[in-house]
Amino acid sequence: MAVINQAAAKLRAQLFDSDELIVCPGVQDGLSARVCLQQGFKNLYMTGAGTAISLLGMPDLGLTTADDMVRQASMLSSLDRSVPLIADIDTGFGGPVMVARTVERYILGGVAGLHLEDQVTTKRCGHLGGKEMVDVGTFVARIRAAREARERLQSDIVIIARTDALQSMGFEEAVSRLKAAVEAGADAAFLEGVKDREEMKKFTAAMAPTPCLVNLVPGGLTPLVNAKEAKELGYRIAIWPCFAMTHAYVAYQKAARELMETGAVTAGFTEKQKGEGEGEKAPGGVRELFELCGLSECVEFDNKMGGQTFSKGV
Ligand SMILES: C[C@](O)(C(=O)O)[C@H](CC(=O)O)C(=O)O
Repeated sequence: MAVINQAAAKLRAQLFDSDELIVCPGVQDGLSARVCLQQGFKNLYMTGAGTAISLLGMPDLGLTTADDMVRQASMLSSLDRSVPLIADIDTGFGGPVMVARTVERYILGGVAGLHLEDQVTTKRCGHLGGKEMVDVGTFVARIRAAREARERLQSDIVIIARTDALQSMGFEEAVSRLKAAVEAGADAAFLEGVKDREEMKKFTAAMAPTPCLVNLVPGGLTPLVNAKEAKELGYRIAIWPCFAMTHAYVAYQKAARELMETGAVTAGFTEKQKGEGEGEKAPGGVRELFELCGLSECVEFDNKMGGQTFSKGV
């Protein structure tokens, strides 16, 4: 089996040959992914919202292009090919031809799973107001195009259908859209913006036996249940988009404010080994970040290949 397909097969097996909850921390760039891999997560989730923020410095308003998303998803998939990545593919970026093309590019980039939604292409974060939907036929055509791309490349990529219809069209219509998507080839279902535990339970029961995904957005519409509770509510996949990015934002602010106000950066680095608070690790210097990102492995690889790049040390 081609290496790019292994992660997809692994994700598919987790989904259909076990009943474990697939826990996916949201990552949006190399650093966030490296940290989650370091912590031992077995799966990752590429957040489109986080990608818009970190790559473009823009809100989640459908501004990332297919190229932006393909590049980021492929990079994230490449960091550890044994760890499946589920990636946001938004609306698929156009009609069926474009959706199929983008899905193929995700597959070739090594992405293991994706979620494809029914918002209009000028979409927005599912937890914002005023969302507009395409009609169900257009949504089903998107899913069918994704399935066709999967078949063309004989891939195991997991297709997760997402509907944003709950807020404007109600529960029944949202579930019926997801059922139509499953009929058209989706493997799993994602009801965006579900608002309480009762609705969560009702949703997973209504979709059974199709596996369901829950989206746990900080400050969003959905209660932030923990992994154990998500499983008890009947979910099989849980994603936490932007979960650490909100903390990173505060940390950036703090350091930037210090530099702005004092003209210096004093927050403990490793040479000082001073934590910021109880049980908190002092931030390491840039070398620690390079190590996180594979500095030693790069040096070792160069040596092993007979390269001279690091013969004077690094
Ligand atoms: C899941 C989502 O599509 C994402 O991009 O991560 C977003 C999350 C967010 O905006 O924080 C969404 O729910 O629309």
